[in-house]
Amino acid sequence: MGCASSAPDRTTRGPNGLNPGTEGPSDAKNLKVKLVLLGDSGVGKSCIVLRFVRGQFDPTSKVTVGASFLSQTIALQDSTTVKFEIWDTAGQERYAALAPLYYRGAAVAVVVYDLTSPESFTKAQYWVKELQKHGSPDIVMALVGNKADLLDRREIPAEEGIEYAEKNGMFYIETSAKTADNINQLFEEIAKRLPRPESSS
Ligand SMILES: Nc1nc2c(ncn2[C@@H]2O[C@H](COP(=O)(O)OP(=O)(O)OP(=O)(O)O)[C@@H](O)[C@H]2O)c(=O)[nH]1
Repeated sequence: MGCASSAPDRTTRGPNGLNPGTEGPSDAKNLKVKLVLLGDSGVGKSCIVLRFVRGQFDPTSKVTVGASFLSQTIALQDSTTVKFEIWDTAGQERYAALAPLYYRGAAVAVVVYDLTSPESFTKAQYWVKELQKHGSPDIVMALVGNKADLLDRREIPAEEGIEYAEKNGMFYIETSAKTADNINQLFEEIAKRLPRPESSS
Protein backbone atom coordinates (compact mmCIF):
# COMPACT_ATOMS: atom_id res chain seq x y z
CA MET A 1 0.00 0.00 0.00
CA GLY A 2 1.13 3.56 -0.52
CA CYS A 3 0.73 4.48 -4.15
CA ALA A 4 2.88 7.61 -3.85
CA SER A 5 5.84 5.52 -2.77
CA SER A 6 6.27 4.65 -6.44
CA ALA A 7 7.01 8.31 -7.10
CA PRO A 8 10.14 8.87 -5.03
CA ASP A 9 11.53 11.87 -6.92
CA ARG A 10 8.94 14.24 -5.42
CA THR A 11 8.71 12.45 -2.10
CA THR A 12 10.26 13.66 1.08
CA ARG A 13 10.12 12.61 4.69
CA GLY A 14 9.22 14.81 7.59
CA PRO A 15 7.50 18.17 7.81
CA ASN A 16 10.59 20.35 8.01
CA GLY A 17 10.40 23.18 5.53
CA LEU A 18 6.69 22.92 4.96
CA ASN A 19 6.89 24.12 1.37
CA PRO A 20 9.57 21.93 -0.21
CA GLY A 21 10.18 22.73 -3.85
CA THR A 22 7.87 25.72 -3.89
CA GLU A 23 8.54 29.39 -4.25
CA GLY A 24 6.66 32.60 -3.88
CA PRO A 25 3.66 33.49 -1.77
CA SER A 26 -0.02 33.15 -2.62
CA ASP A 27 -1.69 36.07 -4.36
CA ALA A 28 -5.24 36.63 -5.51
CA LYS A 29 -4.64 34.91 -8.86
CA ASN A 30 -2.29 32.18 -7.74
CA LEU A 31 -3.22 30.46 -4.53
CA LYS A 32 -0.88 28.12 -2.74
CA VAL A 33 -2.40 25.87 -0.12
CA LYS A 34 -1.15 23.26 2.29
CA LEU A 35 -3.34 20.16 2.17
CA VAL A 36 -3.11 17.15 4.45
CA LEU A 37 -4.62 13.71 3.87
CA LEU A 38 -5.64 11.72 6.94
CA GLY A 39 -7.28 8.33 7.33
CA ASP A 40 -6.80 4.71 8.27
CA SER A 41 -4.07 2.62 6.69
CA GLY A 42 -5.16 1.10 3.39
CA VAL A 43 -8.07 3.43 2.61
CA GLY A 44 -6.30 4.68 -0.52
CA LYS A 45 -4.82 8.07 0.45
CA SER A 46 -1.61 7.56 -1.51
CA CYS A 47 -3.53 6.21 -4.49
CA ILE A 48 -5.79 9.28 -4.52
CA VAL A 49 -2.75 11.56 -4.56
CA LEU A 50 -0.97 9.56 -7.24
CA ARG A 51 -4.10 9.54 -9.39
CA PHE A 52 -4.51 13.30 -9.00
CA VAL A 53 -0.85 14.23 -9.54
CA ARG A 54 0.24 11.65 -12.09
CA GLY A 55 -2.94 10.13 -13.47
CA GLN A 56 -1.73 6.69 -12.38
CA PHE A 57 -2.96 3.84 -10.20
CA ASP A 58 -0.57 1.25 -8.79
CA PRO A 59 -2.37 -1.71 -7.17
CA THR A 60 0.92 -3.13 -5.87
CA SER A 61 2.08 -0.02 -4.04
CA LYS A 62 3.57 0.03 -0.53
CA VAL A 63 2.49 1.36 2.82
CA THR A 64 3.43 4.99 3.49
CA VAL A 65 6.21 5.52 6.03
CA GLY A 66 5.94 8.78 8.00
CA ALA A 67 4.49 10.92 5.25
CA SER A 68 5.16 11.88 1.66
CA PHE A 69 4.91 15.16 -0.21
CA LEU A 70 3.68 15.91 -3.70
CA SER A 71 2.39 19.07 -5.32
CA GLN A 72 -0.02 19.75 -8.14
CA THR A 73 -1.38 22.96 -9.64
CA ILE A 74 -4.82 23.27 -11.17
CA ALA A 75 -6.30 26.08 -13.24
CA LEU A 76 -9.83 27.22 -12.49
CA GLN A 77 -12.32 28.69 -14.94
CA ASP A 78 -11.85 32.20 -13.58
CA SER A 79 -8.16 31.96 -14.65
CA THR A 80 -6.86 31.62 -11.11
CA THR A 81 -4.52 28.77 -10.27
CA VAL A 82 -4.35 26.74 -7.09
CA LYS A 83 -1.16 24.98 -6.14
CA PHE A 84 -1.83 22.13 -3.74
CA GLU A 85 1.10 21.24 -1.51
CA ILE A 86 -0.01 17.80 -0.44
CA TRP A 87 1.11 15.96 2.69
CA ASP A 88 0.05 12.34 2.46
CA THR A 89 0.29 10.98 6.00
CA ALA A 90 0.87 7.36 6.97
CA GLY A 91 -2.31 5.71 8.25
CA GLN A 92 -0.71 3.01 10.37
CA GLU A 93 -1.31 3.48 14.09
CA ARG A 94 2.40 3.66 14.86
CA TYR A 95 2.58 6.98 12.94
CA ALA A 96 -0.51 8.59 14.51
CA ALA A 97 1.56 10.80 16.82
CA LEU A 98 3.22 12.41 13.80
CA ALA A 99 -0.05 13.63 12.29
CA PRO A 100 -0.16 17.01 14.10
CA LEU A 101 3.15 17.91 12.46
CA TYR A 102 1.40 17.65 9.11
CA TYR A 103 -2.06 19.04 9.81
CA ARG A 104 -0.78 22.02 11.78
CA GLY A 105 -1.20 25.10 9.60
CA ALA A 106 -2.96 23.15 6.86
CA ALA A 107 -5.59 25.13 4.95
CA VAL A 108 -7.26 21.93 3.78
CA ALA A 109 -7.76 18.50 5.34
CA VAL A 110 -8.97 15.56 3.29
CA VAL A 111 -10.21 12.80 5.59
CA VAL A 112 -10.49 9.51 3.74
CA TYR A 113 -12.25 6.26 4.54
CA ASP A 114 -12.83 3.09 2.56
CA LEU A 115 -16.55 2.69 2.00
CA THR A 116 -16.18 -1.08 2.35
CA SER A 117 -14.67 -0.71 5.85
CA PRO A 118 -16.69 0.43 8.90
CA GLU A 119 -13.47 0.57 10.97
CA SER A 120 -12.06 3.11 8.57
CA PHE A 121 -15.23 5.24 8.86
CA THR A 122 -14.81 5.23 12.65
CA LYS A 123 -11.18 6.26 12.20
CA ALA A 124 -12.21 9.07 9.85
CA GLN A 125 -14.48 10.43 12.60
CA TYR A 126 -11.56 10.34 15.01
CA TRP A 127 -9.51 12.48 12.61
CA VAL A 128 -12.35 14.96 12.13
CA LYS A 129 -12.59 15.44 15.92
CA GLU A 130 -8.82 15.82 16.14
CA LEU A 131 -8.89 18.49 13.42
CA GLN A 132 -11.77 20.31 15.12
CA LYS A 133 -9.74 20.43 18.33
CA HIS A 134 -6.31 21.19 16.95
CA GLY A 135 -6.56 22.22 13.29
CA SER A 136 -6.78 25.75 11.89
CA PRO A 137 -10.17 27.29 12.77
CA ASP A 138 -10.97 28.12 9.13
CA ILE A 139 -9.72 24.82 7.70
CA VAL A 140 -11.60 23.47 4.65
CA MET A 141 -12.45 19.83 5.30
CA ALA A 142 -13.51 17.13 2.86
CA LEU A 143 -14.84 13.70 3.80
CA VAL A 144 -13.97 11.16 1.13
CA GLY A 145 -15.52 7.71 0.77
CA ASN A 146 -12.94 5.98 -1.44
CA LYS A 147 -13.06 2.67 -3.36
CA ALA A 148 -16.41 3.58 -4.90
CA ASP A 149 -15.67 1.02 -7.62
CA LEU A 150 -16.27 -1.76 -5.05
CA LEU A 151 -20.00 -1.10 -4.88
CA ASP A 152 -20.96 -4.72 -4.22
CA ARG A 153 -18.80 -4.61 -1.07
CA ARG A 154 -20.08 -1.28 0.23
CA GLU A 155 -20.68 -1.20 4.01
CA ILE A 156 -21.22 2.51 4.57
CA PRO A 157 -24.24 3.93 2.72
CA ALA A 158 -23.66 7.30 1.06
CA GLU A 159 -26.33 8.85 3.33
CA GLU A 160 -24.21 8.10 6.41
CA GLY A 161 -21.22 9.88 4.95
CA ILE A 162 -23.31 12.82 3.77
CA GLU A 163 -25.02 13.18 7.15
CA TYR A 164 -21.76 13.05 9.09
CA ALA A 165 -20.13 15.55 6.73
CA GLU A 166 -23.04 17.99 6.96
CA LYS A 167 -23.06 17.86 10.75
CA ASN A 168 -19.38 18.66 10.82
CA GLY A 169 -19.22 21.43 8.23
CA MET A 170 -17.45 19.32 5.65
CA PHE A 171 -18.33 18.40 2.12
CA TYR A 172 -18.70 14.77 1.11
CA ILE A 173 -17.57 13.03 -2.03
CA GLU A 174 -17.13 9.41 -3.12
CA THR A 175 -14.07 8.63 -5.19
CA SER A 176 -12.26 5.78 -6.84
CA ALA A 177 -8.52 6.13 -7.22
CA LYS A 178 -8.71 2.95 -9.29
CA THR A 179 -11.09 4.26 -11.95
CA ALA A 180 -10.28 7.98 -11.37
CA ASP A 181 -13.93 8.64 -10.62
CA ASN A 182 -14.38 12.02 -8.86
CA ILE A 183 -10.66 12.47 -8.13
CA ASN A 184 -10.27 15.75 -10.04
CA GLN A 185 -13.70 16.84 -8.80
CA LEU A 186 -12.52 16.40 -5.20
CA PHE A 187 -9.70 18.89 -5.70
CA GLU A 188 -11.81 21.27 -7.80
CA GLU A 189 -14.47 21.32 -5.10
CA ILE A 190 -11.81 22.11 -2.49
CA ALA A 191 -10.44 24.91 -4.68
CA LYS A 192 -13.90 26.48 -4.92
CA ARG A 193 -14.25 26.55 -1.15
CA LEU A 194 -10.91 28.18 -0.36
CA PRO A 195 -10.98 31.63 1.16
CA ARG A 196 -9.55 34.09 -1.38
CA PRO A 197 -6.89 36.61 -0.37
CA GLU A 198 -7.70 40.27 -1.06
CA SER A 199 -6.62 41.32 -4.55
CA SER A 200 -3.80 43.90 -4.36
CA SER A 201 -4.33 45.26 -7.89
N1 LIG B 1 -10.59 -1.11 -5.58
C1 LIG B 1 -9.89 -0.04 -5.16
N2 LIG B 1 -8.72 -0.22 -4.50
C2 LIG B 1 -8.06 0.89 -4.11
C3 LIG B 1 -8.52 2.20 -4.36
N3 LIG B 1 -7.65 3.08 -3.83
C4 LIG B 1 -6.67 2.34 -3.28
N4 LIG B 1 -6.90 1.03 -3.45
C5 LIG B 1 -6.08 -0.09 -2.96
O1 LIG B 1 -6.06 0.00 -1.56
C6 LIG B 1 -4.78 -0.35 -1.06
C7 LIG B 1 -4.27 0.75 -0.17
O2 LIG B 1 -4.05 1.94 -0.90
P1 LIG B 1 -3.04 3.07 -0.38
O3 LIG B 1 -3.23 4.28 -1.24
O4 LIG B 1 -1.68 2.55 -0.29
O5 LIG B 1 -3.59 3.33 1.09
P2 LIG B 1 -3.11 4.42 2.15
O6 LIG B 1 -4.35 5.01 2.72
O7 LIG B 1 -2.14 5.37 1.54
O8 LIG B 1 -2.40 3.52 3.27
P3 LIG B 1 -1.18 3.96 4.27
O9 LIG B 1 -0.04 4.33 3.41
O10 LIG B 1 -0.90 2.77 5.14
O11 LIG B 1 -1.72 5.11 5.07
C8 LIG B 1 -3.89 -0.62 -2.28
O12 LIG B 1 -3.81 -2.01 -2.47
C9 LIG B 1 -4.63 0.03 -3.43
O13 LIG B 1 -4.42 -0.65 -4.63
C10 LIG B 1 -9.76 2.34 -5.06
O14 LIG B 1 -10.27 3.43 -5.31
N5 LIG B 1 -10.40 1.19 -5.43
